[in-house]
Amino acid sequence: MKHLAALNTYFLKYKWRLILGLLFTAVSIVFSVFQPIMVRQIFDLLSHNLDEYRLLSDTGLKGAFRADFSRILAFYGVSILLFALLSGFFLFLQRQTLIVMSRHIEFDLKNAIYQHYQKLDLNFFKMHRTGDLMSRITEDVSRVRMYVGPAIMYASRTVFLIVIIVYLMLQVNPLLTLYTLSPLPFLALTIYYVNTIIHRKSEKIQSELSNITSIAQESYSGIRVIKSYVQEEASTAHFQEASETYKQSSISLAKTDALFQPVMALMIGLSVILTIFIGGMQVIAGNITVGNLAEFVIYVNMLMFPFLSIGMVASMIQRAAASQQRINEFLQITPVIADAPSATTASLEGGVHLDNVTFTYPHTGITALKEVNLRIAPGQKVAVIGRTGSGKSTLAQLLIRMYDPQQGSVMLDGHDVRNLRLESLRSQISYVPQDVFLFSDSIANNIRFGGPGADIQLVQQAARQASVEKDILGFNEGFETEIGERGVTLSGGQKQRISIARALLKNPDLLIFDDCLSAVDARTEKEIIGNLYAYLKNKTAIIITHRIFSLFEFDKIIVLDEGKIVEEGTHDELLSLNGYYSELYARQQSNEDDGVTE
Ligand SMILES: Nc1ncnc2c1ncn2[C@@H]1O[C@H](COP(=O)(O)OP(=O)(O)OP(=O)(O)O)[C@@H](O)[C@H]1O
Repeated sequence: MKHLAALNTYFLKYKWRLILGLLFTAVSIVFSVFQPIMVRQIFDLLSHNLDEYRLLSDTGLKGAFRADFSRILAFYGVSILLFALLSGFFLFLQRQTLIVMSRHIEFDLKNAIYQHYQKLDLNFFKMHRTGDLMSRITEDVSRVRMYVGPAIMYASRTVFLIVIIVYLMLQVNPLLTLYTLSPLPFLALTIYYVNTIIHRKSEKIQSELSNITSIAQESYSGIRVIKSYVQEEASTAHFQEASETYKQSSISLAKTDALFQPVMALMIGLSVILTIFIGGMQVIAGNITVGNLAEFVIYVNMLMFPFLSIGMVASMIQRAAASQQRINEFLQITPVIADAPSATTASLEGGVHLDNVTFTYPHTGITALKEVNLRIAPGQKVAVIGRTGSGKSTLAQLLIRMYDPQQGSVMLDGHDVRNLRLESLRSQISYVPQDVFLFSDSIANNIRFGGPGADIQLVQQAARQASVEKDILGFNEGFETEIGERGVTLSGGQKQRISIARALLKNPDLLIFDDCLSAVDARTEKEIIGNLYAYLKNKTAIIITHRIFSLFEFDKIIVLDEGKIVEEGTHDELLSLNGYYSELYARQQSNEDDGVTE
């Protein structure tokens, strides 16, 4: 329960809706209890006057009596209808305030979680599965909404109704009240118990359903592999197996569900029978009137739903507390990579200095960089080469401060990156990641991500510089072509070049290209390098690569091996070292002579 306290700020924010909602609930209930009171009056009127009526011998008097009585009945009928309408109207207002409030809180909570996700660092995303992040922002928020909306609504109705009705019942006959109410707590407990079983089964079904969904999703995305390995049957069998489990669980839930209604009807029936039996005895003993008995039967019926809802509300609150606990767990995580209180903004020119940097990935313990020292002057072009896993991408990650090194410091133009505001730092660096990511949007908007609001000429220019313009114009809708699930399928090389165009559009003084030409053919590669040469004229560029770009004159090439800089110098200097670089160069040259490109 203590986890739900986090929601109090929202109740405070929407206090007027909450107060009004509770007020409407009370008014609606007050109007609803007039009905049994009036029914009692009619019954009493009837039973008191029936004997007198029978004794009347004069037909004229009898007729006048009947006419009077009809008028009274009509008055009661209209009054009951009026009170029912008023009660219904306030019930409508109650839902309009409390349920609407819950939708507002749901909206705020979802946005708060999403905003928090945006602030968290990469390490957090590495440690939590996407499905987990998704379920906290969707399913968990929905369960919490059941507490801030329906649970509060039902609970307040229950409390008001029970207080008012029990008070009215006690006024009539305390003993009958006791007997009538005695089965109701059992009813609440049974509902709570059955609800818990239903909930457990529904949870199981939910996770089986998401399993089926991910099996189907994976088989759609991997359809080419499935077909080429002739695994259609195996894939179908796998799906069928998951569907069978889901079917069995659903049948089991249907059985429990089927039991729910009859058990409820039985409990309600028992209460009514008990009321009529004990109430009838009390009428005979002269303790209560026939009207009181009719009034009690209506009270019992009116109390049924509130008692039922005790069980429902209890399990709703329990589920909401568990969900809010999961949400709080994430909301309480503070990002390790965040602006220091003293962080400043600075205009960067592209000077880079790594001073004795050692970095170990926190969740795996892999030391990816060891005592790295590196100086790059503004405007220099530097290549970073090395075997796979040698730490090249990690170097890039530290420059844009996705992680902080455990030892040493990363400095840009003399500023330690930890002292710069993240927004200031990242907005002045273009980083083209190794694993390209494009949004399900138009090509133009994907490029524009590097410069929101840029006009189409600038977008086209960036595409031209990244040698992808011709490809884009080849699509029917050109730059407005949609990409993603329902759009065109781009080749790996096209995706890489669009991602380069995005980085070029940003137009900063420091650019980092992380192995982003790996899927591009040799001719296009030459073209892009030619364009980049002109584009990067006064900019600092760090190009991480597996291949040696002989066309590009680098000011410095560094070779990383197992997280250490093992070679550093110009192309000619490195060739004369006869180390990894010259070996790679020789291998590449002979491949090119054989017509093979790596
Ligand atoms: N996010 C991560 N979490 C944990 N370990 C990582 C992570 N990224 C990389 N590593 C590890 O750090 C080491 C260096 O990886 P890095 O990606 O920097 O190498 P790389 O030289 O860029 O490799 P490649 O050329 O294959 O891209 C590797 O051992 C890798 O397994």
